[in-house]
Amino acid sequence: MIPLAFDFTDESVLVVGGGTVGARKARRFAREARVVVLSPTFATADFGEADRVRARADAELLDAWVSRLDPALVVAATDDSETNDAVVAAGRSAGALVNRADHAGERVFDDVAVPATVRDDPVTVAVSTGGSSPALAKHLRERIGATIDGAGAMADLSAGLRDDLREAGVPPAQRRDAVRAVVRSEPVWKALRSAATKDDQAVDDAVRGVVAEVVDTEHTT
Ligand SMILES: C[C@@]1(CC(=O)O)c2cc3[nH]c(cc4nc(cc5[nH]c(cc(n2)[C@H]1CCC(=O)O)[C@@](C)(CC(=O)O)[C@@H]5CCC(=O)O)C(CC(=O)O)=C4CCC(=O)O)c(CCC(=O)O)c3CC(=O)O
Ligand SMILES: NC(=O)C1=CN([C@@H]2O[C@H](COP(=O)(O)OP(=O)(O)OC[C@H]3O[C@@H](n4cnc5c(N)ncnc54)[C@H](O)[C@@H]3O)[C@@H](O)[C@H]2O)C=CC1
Repeated sequence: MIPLAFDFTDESVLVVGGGTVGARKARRFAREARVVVLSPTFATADFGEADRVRARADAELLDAWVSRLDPALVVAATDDSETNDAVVAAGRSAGALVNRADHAGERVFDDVAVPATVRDDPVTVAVSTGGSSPALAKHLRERIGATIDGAGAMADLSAGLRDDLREAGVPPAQRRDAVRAVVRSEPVWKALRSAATKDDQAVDDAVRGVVAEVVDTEHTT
């Protein structure tokens, strides 16, 4: 398995099965995509912004929804293996990615597995066990979540720094060294974690200190 980051903006996702697993997948993808969940019953669970359509899926209904939505991804999350087979077939024939919730191992979850994900926007960390132990993926996600505090702010800060150094005419090798030094700097992480606002002076000072050690003074004055 090789993880990729997929931008679901302006895409749609069809989830079939409205149990707790269908709800979890729907919630996940509805952060970005238009999501439709097809199911005769729905669990008392959070489906995010997904649209729920009360219907029992069969091959004909699946083809109709797949051609209506043109989904980037189809998720088979019912408790009925034959229905999940039909969902996979409908997704495949439309050229969509397919995720199957009731199989794992030996690559039988079909095209994609959904990893456990922790976010501090714009940073996301995803954990997959190649389908072998979803419970472990979840546990590692919880452990990692506690350690990435400040990563989103660090991503924004280093993106801004990269632009500033480029504008100041700093040569590429020095830019790279400076950005690498900043993301590794404990004083910068510490300042970011205790910063009250985005433009915190202590963060700025810590960054300047690190950059000054790497970049020629002609560019930093
Ligand atoms: C292959 C995959 C396909 C897919 O769904 O994409 C898949 C398949 C299966 N999951 C099963 C069980 C459980 N799944 C979870 C939880 C999660 N499962 C997720 C992903 C995946 N699950 C994909 C592989 C990811 C990887 O590579 O590691 C997570 C990470 C992401 C998400 O779903 O959002 C989410 C954690 C979210 C979080 O971070 O909280 C728990 C834990 C719990 O409930 O507490 C259990 C019970 C414990 C256990 O069994 O491990 C079963 C057996 C069903 C049965 O026995 O009936 C199958 C089918 C099989 O194994 O055959
Ligand atoms: N991938 C994962 O993370 C996990 C996967 N599973 C697997 O996923 C399956 C679903 O799990 P749960 O949501 O807990 O089950 P569940 O039994 O709570 O929900 C199944 C849903 O599928 C719907 N359904 C049944 N036939 C349908 C049809 N023809 N068309 C549309 N919807 C239909 C039901 O109405 C129900 O809403 C389980 O069978 C299990 O094998 C279970 C736990 C975690």
